[in-house]
Amino acid sequence: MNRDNQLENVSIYNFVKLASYIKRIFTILWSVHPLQFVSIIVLTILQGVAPTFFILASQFAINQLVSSWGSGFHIVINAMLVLGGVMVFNELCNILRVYVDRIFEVSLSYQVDLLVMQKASTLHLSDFEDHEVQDQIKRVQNESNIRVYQVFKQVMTVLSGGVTLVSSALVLFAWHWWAAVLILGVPIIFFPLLLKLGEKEFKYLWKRAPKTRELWYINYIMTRDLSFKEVKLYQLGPYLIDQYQKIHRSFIAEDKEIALQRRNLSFLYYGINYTAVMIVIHFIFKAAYMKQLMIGNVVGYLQAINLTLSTARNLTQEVMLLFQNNLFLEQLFTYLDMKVESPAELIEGKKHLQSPITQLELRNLSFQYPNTDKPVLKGINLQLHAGETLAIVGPNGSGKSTLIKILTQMYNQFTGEYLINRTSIRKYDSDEVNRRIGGVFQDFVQYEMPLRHNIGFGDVEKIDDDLALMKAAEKGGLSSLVHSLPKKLDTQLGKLFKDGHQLSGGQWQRVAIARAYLRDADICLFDEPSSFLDPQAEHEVFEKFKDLVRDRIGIFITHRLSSVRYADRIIVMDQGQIVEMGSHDQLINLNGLYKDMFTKQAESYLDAKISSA
Ligand SMILES: Nc1ncnc2c1ncn2[C@@H]1O[C@H](COP(=O)(O)OP(=O)(O)OP(=O)(O)O)[C@@H](O)[C@H]1O
Repeated sequence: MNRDNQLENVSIYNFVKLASYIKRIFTILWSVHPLQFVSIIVLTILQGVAPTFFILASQFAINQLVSSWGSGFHIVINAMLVLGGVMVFNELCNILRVYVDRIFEVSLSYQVDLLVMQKASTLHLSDFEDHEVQDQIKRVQNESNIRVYQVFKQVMTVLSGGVTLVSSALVLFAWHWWAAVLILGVPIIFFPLLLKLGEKEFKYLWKRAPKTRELWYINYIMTRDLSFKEVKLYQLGPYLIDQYQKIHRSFIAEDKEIALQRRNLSFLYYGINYTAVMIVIHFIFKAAYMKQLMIGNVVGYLQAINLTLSTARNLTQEVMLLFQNNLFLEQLFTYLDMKVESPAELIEGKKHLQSPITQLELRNLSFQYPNTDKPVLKGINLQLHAGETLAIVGPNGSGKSTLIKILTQMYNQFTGEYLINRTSIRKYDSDEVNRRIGGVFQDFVQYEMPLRHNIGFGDVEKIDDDLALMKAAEKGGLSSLVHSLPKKLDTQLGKLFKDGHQLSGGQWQRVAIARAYLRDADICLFDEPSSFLDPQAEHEVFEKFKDLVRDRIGIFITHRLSSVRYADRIIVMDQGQIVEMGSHDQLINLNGLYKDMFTKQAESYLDAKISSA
């Protein structure tokens, strides 16, 4: 559903949904801290009733004080004790509540983050590449821990406010029922109107979200080191700031409209409310004047009126915010409940991969990305055996990386067959197969973590095995770099964290290659492993690659046709198909696409050499 349709259907005041979400939050808390959970509910109720206790205690104390005139001061002592007791009780509740609150804030944020990450780990690449899922993940990620805790706090505030409101109204009710009705009636009547205005405000904010994201993005590119160089070089600063201001200005009219409506509604609400209050106060004073009310009761009723008014005002605000958060909770729980198409649904049975992968075959394999209308791979047939190295070449967009994604099971909605050791891959446990595959993706990750982790993620079981890590580093051509680093394997890489050591693009790529080498994989897949490397480093990497895959299956994609000499076989892809296959010499003799590409690269290289001579 797109955002605008969603907006049409958004009613932030959906009680049933809100109740079910609150129940889920409570269930999370109950499962983690049952004792604290019960105590926070009890403390919240006590806190709610405490202000009314205080009113009753001060009413009692003042009346005792008045009666003590002429009867002795000892009468007042009792009253003071009661008043002091209530104050201490109130403070105790406060201190305990803050303590339990803190525990909940930390543990609720942690639990929600955990759920979001656990869910993310079950998603497929196709989910991640779906922009709606991406949007959803981003929104949930940005706010999950804050909002869920906010909701919890709001529920508690509403609970304690509700108790305060009822108990303070009861004080008035005990005097005259109509006084309580008058004082409570106005907020109750205005409540839906205030909520309606809140909904309007919220819908403006919701509609604004894409523009707000643009604002964020402009801010982001102007303040990030990665984009800073271009912003400076092309002098984009003034233009981007102007765009930022334009977007901001468009919000002002809406903000003014809401502010005006809020002002008018407030005039009406407080006008009627204070008229009702003055009527009640008039009757209180009149009763006191006629000596029908003790002075303590007068003070008590005035306090009760004040408490009722302020609590009603706060409650309206809190309930509004609570309902606004409803939509966020909907996003969070929709994300957590999102049905992930499990590979298990495509798996015909779980077979254990007993022996190493020695044979890989694709039979008439075709594939189309979800939500697209054209196949990207068409009728791919390929057979590879251990000890063989394959190079995949072809123009941009011909499907090379997609083929790697299929081989690594990032997508499994293909037609045709993908066989491992002559058995359909769908018959195996996909994790078991992936454990036997290692590789470097085109967009490999630069983990802002120590070098140990950057290499160790190739096989986390070896993360503390310095010998294995150093061996992988050596194969990736990193030995001298590791020795030059201040803390060797434990040197922090990147620049996000303290003492981070930034590497060059080529060095990062070697780290990714070392990571792949750490895994004792049967299939080694490299998607453009040399894009950042200088010619000497490229030569070293390929020599080592050749050595590594001597008795395994090695596949690499390359645009530098000079590197295909490291492969036993080359496939040429064009528009999702294998259009040529063979050795370098065979392909040159074919006089087709490969020869064309090779000649162009060789010519441009020669041209460059001649012109520099
Ligand atoms: N996630 C995706 N969703 C939809 N289409 C995609 C996706 N990824 C790639 N494509 C499309 O699939 C086609 C093949 O892309 P692929 O990345 O496999 O090409 P490639 O041969 O690796 O290109 P390059 O040499 O530029 O890396 C392209 O037309 C591309 O637009």
